[in-house]
Amino acid sequence: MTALIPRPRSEPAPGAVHVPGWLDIAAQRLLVEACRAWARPPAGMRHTRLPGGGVMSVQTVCLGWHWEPYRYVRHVDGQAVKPFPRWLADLGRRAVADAAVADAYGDDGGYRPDVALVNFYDAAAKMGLHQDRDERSPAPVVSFSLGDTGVFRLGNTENRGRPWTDLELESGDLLVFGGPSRLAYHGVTKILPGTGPRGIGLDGGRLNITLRDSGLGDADGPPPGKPNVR
Ligand SMILES: O=C(O)CCC(=O)C(=O)O
Ligand SMILES: [Fe+2]
Repeated sequence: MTALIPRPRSEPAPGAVHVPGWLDIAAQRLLVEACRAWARPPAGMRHTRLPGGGVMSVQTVCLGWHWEPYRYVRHVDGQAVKPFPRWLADLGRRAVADAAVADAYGDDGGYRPDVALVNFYDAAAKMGLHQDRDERSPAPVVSFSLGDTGVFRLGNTENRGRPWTDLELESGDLLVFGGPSRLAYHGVTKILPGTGPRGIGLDGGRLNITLRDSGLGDADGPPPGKPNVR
């Protein structure tokens, strides 16, 4: 929704920067269109099955590397993962530069994301608190939100308990978490249905795109990581 009162940029924790409305409506529309194409089979959008038997309520499609809990692999259901486009890496680099988290973690100009997780949340979907820790690089995670507002819980790096900060991530918002917040627990506690803007091509629900640097280079895939329950 268009804010009557502009929401200020904030740093909810050291190394975590929230820039409201970073993507304009035209950029949001292009991203929604791209997500729609990525969602199609083969290697399209699906509910991720967890090793414990659970199924995530969000639906996910990955680019570059497929996140198969809890490791990155090149194939999903026997199909090659869709490529991670160069323009998305460029957008990620601009995001990191604009968020100016550079001082918190190092050299922003060198941000080279090679993985994206694209999540779709319907009105009932959530994501439990977890760390993004299957990457081998300490580079920041860049997150773009589209459609309905999601309540994003940014916790601490120690455990799933307090302290945490709840942020409303609206359509077009950028969140970068790097440096001391790179391994912060985080999740999405609820979606606020009907809050997304018109004109971006998404009738309901929320899309979130996170960019990461796997740190894997051209490797074929690492051994399974330690379970990290979502
Ligand atoms: O939807 C979000 O804002 C967060 C997504 C997330 O944490 C993830 O994909 O690991
Ligand atoms: Fe995450």
